[in-house]
Amino acid sequence: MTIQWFPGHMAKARREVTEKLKLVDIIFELVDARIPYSSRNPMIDEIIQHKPRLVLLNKADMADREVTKQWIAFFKEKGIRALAINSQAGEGMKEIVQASHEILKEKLDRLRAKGVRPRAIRAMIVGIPNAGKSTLINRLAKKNIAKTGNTPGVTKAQQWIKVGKELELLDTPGILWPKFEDQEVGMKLAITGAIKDTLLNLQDLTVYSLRFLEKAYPERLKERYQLDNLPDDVVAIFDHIGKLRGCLMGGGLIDYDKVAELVIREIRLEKFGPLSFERPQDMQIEENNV
Ligand SMILES: Nc1nc2c(ncn2[C@@H]2O[C@H](COP(=O)(O)OP(=O)(O)OP(=O)(O)O)[C@@H](O)[C@H]2O)c(=O)[nH]1
Repeated sequence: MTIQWFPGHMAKARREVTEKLKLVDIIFELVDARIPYSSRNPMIDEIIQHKPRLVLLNKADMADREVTKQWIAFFKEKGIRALAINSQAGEGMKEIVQASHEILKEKLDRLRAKGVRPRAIRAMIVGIPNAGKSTLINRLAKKNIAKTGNTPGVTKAQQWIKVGKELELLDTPGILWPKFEDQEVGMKLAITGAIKDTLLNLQDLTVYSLRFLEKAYPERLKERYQLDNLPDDVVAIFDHIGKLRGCLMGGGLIDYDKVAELVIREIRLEKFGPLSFERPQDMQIEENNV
């Protein structure tokens, strides 16, 4: 889905999430495990206020396992529970239900102490486009989509998906915008497919990606393109890949657009293995935005 994020559109998205907040006990904040900082909405704390939340690091199968562990520890330090999941394969689904109960334990215990038999926990998913919201909903839903009538306070009828006996999930996720003002964040969103790369210059994206691989995964880069060492000049890497893979124009000149397409395609096809494009220690994360 391509969304043009105009100010009016952002305000509408925010309003929709705020309205639905009243209906749920917990928010599942879905982010891309490869870019847990860049794939968060910049105003998420302000929007969801003090509503309990579970951060879901989705697409964990495509991310560096060790780095994902560091992110989970990072969130834990901030008092936020985070889980690594793979919605496509359905990994981590039971853990979501379990963690939700643990996060809401005090509230549920209080209700029990008052003699109220707790109902199923109600949750909604929020995340930026392409985070995997529909995939996760379908995974959790199996065939358990339950229609409930009009819910007071909201104009549209909400449908709840039953996930086992103890969790109900709102069938429509909250779609929020990413932090796209920042150039580097934009690069990471493009390389992971969260925004269309037609919005960026493909050669710039490739320069960014090669520099990133050089720094974070030099051995994988050398191995993939048979490089004995990594030249300082990124153009020399383009030239080398162009010659190696036959990305040439007439007269034997390197076709840089073809090299760019090839590198980006190979990153997306996981030819370099699972990659994490950001680590918690590299991020300058404002305290109040986590
Ligand atoms: N490898 C992998 N791919 C995933 C995972 N979850 C989702 N995807 C893929 O990511 C892409 C986006 O998933 P969607 O479920 O459409 O994302 P969405 O957040 O609903 O997207 P919008 O409708 O744009 O808001 C699809 O190609 C999914 O197959 C995952 O855990 N692992």
